[in-house]
Amino acid sequence: MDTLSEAVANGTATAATRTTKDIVKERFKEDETIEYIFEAYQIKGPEYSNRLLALVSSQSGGTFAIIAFSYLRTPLSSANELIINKVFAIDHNFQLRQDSKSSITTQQFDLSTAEDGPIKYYYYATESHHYEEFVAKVISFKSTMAQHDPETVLNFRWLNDYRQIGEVKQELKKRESEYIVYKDIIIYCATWNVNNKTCSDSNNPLRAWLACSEKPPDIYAIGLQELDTPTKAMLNSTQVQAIEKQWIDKMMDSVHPDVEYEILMSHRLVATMLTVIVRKQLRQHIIRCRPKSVARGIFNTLGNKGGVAISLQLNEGNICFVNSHLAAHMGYVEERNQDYNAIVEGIRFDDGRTISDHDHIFWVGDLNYRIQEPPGQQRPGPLSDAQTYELLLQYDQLRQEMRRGKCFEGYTEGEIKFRPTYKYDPGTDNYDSSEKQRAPAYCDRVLWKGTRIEQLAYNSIMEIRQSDHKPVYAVFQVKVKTRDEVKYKRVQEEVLKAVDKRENDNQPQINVEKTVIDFGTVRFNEPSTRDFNVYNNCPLPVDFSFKEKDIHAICEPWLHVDPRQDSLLIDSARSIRLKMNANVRTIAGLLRKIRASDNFDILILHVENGRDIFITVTGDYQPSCFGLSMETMCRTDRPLSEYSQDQIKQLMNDESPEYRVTMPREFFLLIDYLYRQGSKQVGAFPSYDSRLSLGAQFNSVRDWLDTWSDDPFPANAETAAQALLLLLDLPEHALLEPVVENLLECTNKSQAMDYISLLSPPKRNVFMHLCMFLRAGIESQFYDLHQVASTFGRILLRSTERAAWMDYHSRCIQFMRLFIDTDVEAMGNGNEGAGTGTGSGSGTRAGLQA
Ligand SMILES: O=P(O)(O)O[C@@H]1[C@H](O)[C@H](O)[C@@H](OP(=O)(O)O)[C@H](OP(=O)(O)O)[C@H]1O
Repeated sequence: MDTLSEAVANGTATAATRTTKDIVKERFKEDETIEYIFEAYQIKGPEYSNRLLALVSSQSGGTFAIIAFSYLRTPLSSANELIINKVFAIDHNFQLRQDSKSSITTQQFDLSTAEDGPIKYYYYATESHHYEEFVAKVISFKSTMAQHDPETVLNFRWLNDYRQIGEVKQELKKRESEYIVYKDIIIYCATWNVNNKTCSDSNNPLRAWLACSEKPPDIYAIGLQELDTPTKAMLNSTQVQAIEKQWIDKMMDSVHPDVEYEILMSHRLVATMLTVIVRKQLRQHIIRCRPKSVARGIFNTLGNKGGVAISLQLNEGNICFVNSHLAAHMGYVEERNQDYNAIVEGIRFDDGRTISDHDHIFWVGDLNYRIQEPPGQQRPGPLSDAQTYELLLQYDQLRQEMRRGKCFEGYTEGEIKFRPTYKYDPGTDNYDSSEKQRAPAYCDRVLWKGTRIEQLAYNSIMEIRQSDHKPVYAVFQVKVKTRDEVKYKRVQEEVLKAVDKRENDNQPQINVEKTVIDFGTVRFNEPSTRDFNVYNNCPLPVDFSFKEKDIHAICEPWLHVDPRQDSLLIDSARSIRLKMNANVRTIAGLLRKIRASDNFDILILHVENGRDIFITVTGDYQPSCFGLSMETMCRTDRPLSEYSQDQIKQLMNDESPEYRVTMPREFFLLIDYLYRQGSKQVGAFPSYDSRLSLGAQFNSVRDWLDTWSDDPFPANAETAAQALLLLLDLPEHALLEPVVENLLECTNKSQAMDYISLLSPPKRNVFMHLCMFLRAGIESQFYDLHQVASTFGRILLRSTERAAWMDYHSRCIQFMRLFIDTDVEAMGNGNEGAGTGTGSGSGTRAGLQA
């Protein structure tokens, strides 16, 4: 993975110091469909963290979640630093979306090859308007994560709040006038009762109907009625589907030839169909599209009559099209009104919208209202066409009912300047000559309701003759609400800032003087402290506490934090004291930590009801021989004081079997010094527990050893003995690891030697050399055999399993006696060429070369 600076350079990250929320907002602000953002982050040990962001968004026709993954493998060196390097979207079936929006999809992400191994637990989605349900899913997701990886510290927080989203939306709505512009589009509405006739006529007579406008329409809404007889349509769905397809294909062949179109949606109720066709270029601006129908007719349920509607959102405008076929026959005015009202009441789209919840509504259909002239009416003649239409329309039931407020309230219809479209002898322009003798009527109509609609044309097509109805069309110019993106972004930014500010003002937060606490040079057995301040500049009192990472531990054992928790009044500050102590109890852990990382710790400062702040604790550990393994020390070629933390880290991680010396010089120097003290050593090893209480002279011994000083030994035999015990005791693993368990079982020396021979050469040599030294001391009666066997046995055979041995201590003593008791048979030659030091008395460094 990129380092942060590389990531910034490569564009895979935005910045280092902003908060997660800032970065998410920055990256995603263009996608205003994002509804919720939450973040789950893990800290596996404090070295690195996996963060997982979920940006949950809703889109037309369903919902989906966008997941952004961020792997922070580098130390969390500054609070809330985040690299968003993997972003993709999943749909509500938890499938990766191939069509993830390019603006937010930076990279395809292969789950099976995630750097941290397969990650199995972040699939969820939600209906954005079901907030409660979503929260429940998130909570169960959190517990799944916790079960999956219980040792992980899991933090979980909302980066934004659904209430905030609501607030943002509301504010944006209030300021609509600042960014809304109106764009003209041409909508072509058409209706035709096709009288169960097929569309397989020669040439293309539908062109005369659908391609007659001068300008190519942007949207077509075409309503057909009587695609098939009601019985066939209800009983033979395969046949009616085939008919439906033929008509749609025919429509697509017949739309304006100057522009490319595509079908947006077609919806059918029995034999009544509504098809919406849009310009291809316009498709991307249609945000949602939903159908609905209401069945009327026989028993008011069978659907031989009724209405079909399609709702869509184009840019910021909501448009609804309705095609209806209402009750037939002269006397059924009331039934038609009832059908109309049933459709208005019955249409409720999936998002809860009704027909009237749209900015622009277009209603087409065979409304079946008739012309009901008073009986015995005498027509004045001769009349022009226009005068005839005007006269007829005086008796038009639809207009009468609209005036009476019985139907189509608020709707407008353009002037009718065409002949009644019903009822013709099919194939002719002659009115019904059958025995039914239906009176001509304007059954086929187009009405509209809403703002910024201008009708450009309204007509019928006489030359299309296959049905007993003539097709009708109306062309509209509609000004559709559209966002000026530049202005919108500006307003949105202002709104986000304002809402954010309000939110931050209301959210407890504290400022931390620094998020990296550097201890500088840290030395073994030299505690140091660092203080830093936290301030409360927010208008609320704030409680803070350091979060427990392990059971009851807020920090690593070499650190101490005071206070662990406190309250801060408004405008107050508190000093926090960190103590660092690399001592006999903590050094092994600290060295293990250094081996794996560059930081001493990462503290999580938790603000009650606010967000967590990470505090990195660092420093330069000055290597010392105490705590290092015999192997690591045998790899050094100069005094430890000349090594840096980084260099010693490398040596600790070196696993090659190559060593520069047979045993550590520091060990050799101590033994050599003690040996030369002769009888002054008496009482130098008082007890096992005495090894831990370090005297004032100890640090001079530490420096003497770590610098390979040529000065005389700076302390007495007792301090040297204590240093020797610690040299053996402080490394992470006991000197006789990994054969401790076997050695505790041994009853004779040759058996024990077999196991000793399995140790690494540095450990083996140290052991053998030590035994010779102790044996000599015992022989000279400087040491008490039992005392020394007990102390060294427990150090060399240190075991976490020791509770398993009832007689652990006596086994330790028994083992040591095999090697240091003069009464036990003389020791075999197990030392591999190391000078004993006891014999030469020289302590020469050259004598140690491997
Ligand atoms: O399609 P549906 O639901 O069966 O309804 C028929 C449809 O409205 C026809 O247009 C109508 O013929 P007219 O146009 O000739 O009135 C017929 O009347 P009819 O039964 O009197 O033939 C109705 O039954």
